[in-house]
Amino acid sequence: MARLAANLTFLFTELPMTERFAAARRAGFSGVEVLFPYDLATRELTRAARAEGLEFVALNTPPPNWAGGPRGFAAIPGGEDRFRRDFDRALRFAGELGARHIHVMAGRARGPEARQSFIRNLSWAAARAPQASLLIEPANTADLPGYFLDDFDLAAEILDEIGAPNIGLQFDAYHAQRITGDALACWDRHGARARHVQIAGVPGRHEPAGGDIDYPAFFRRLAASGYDGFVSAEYIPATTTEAGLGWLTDVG
Ligand SMILES: O=C(O)[C@@H](O)C(=O)CO
Ligand SMILES: [Mg+2]
Repeated sequence: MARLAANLTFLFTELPMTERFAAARRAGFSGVEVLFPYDLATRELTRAARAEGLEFVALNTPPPNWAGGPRGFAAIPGGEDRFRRDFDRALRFAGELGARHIHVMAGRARGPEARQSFIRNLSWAAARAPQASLLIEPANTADLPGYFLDDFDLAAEILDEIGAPNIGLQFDAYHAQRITGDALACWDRHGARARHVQIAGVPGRHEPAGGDIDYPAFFRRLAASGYDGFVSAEYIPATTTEAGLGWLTDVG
């Protein structure tokens, strides 16, 4: 059974951030992630995670105003200085939080120059932080318009071209389904590169149950392929977080 993490940017938002940790623990999660913790006090977050025995699994490199805006700079030609400053900030936060992964966000860009910038920036980051685990995540452009990394085959090509041992795939089954139409087949093709998995229902990005993705089958597929990382619940609760937690029983 995969270890489950709660994305606290999406779940338990009925509560203040530091109280979401205890709620996640009560619900049965053993890890947490926060997309952009840059306007929060790492000491309080670390204390809350430790108090509940939760692993801090992942955070993202910052968007322009630390807590929101277009997603990332890694693929923006000419954005190298900003990318490097932001990456160092993410590295510092990840260190303070004890985060297992840093998701390096590509940003909105297109074309061969963007591809080269992404590869150059990721290569720099991989060498800058050889002990860190870095992730890239293909995302569907209906949710993230213009996002550079919108294709799993492109992500695989880029990972191969960089060839760094400390960069892998953040496999978000919701995006996989929206991009390819078949999240399970996409896992069969690309799951070997995954270091972190996220889940949500399609359509709607609500609870991972009863939609276009057969999640019990997806979890069986993860187990059969030997995936031993976290699976993070990154969905928008249809009503309240607590009311929607029944899916935990279906995949357990
Ligand atoms: O899938 C998503 O939206 C997130 O995992 C993310 O990192 C984009 O901010
Ligand atoms: Mg995701």
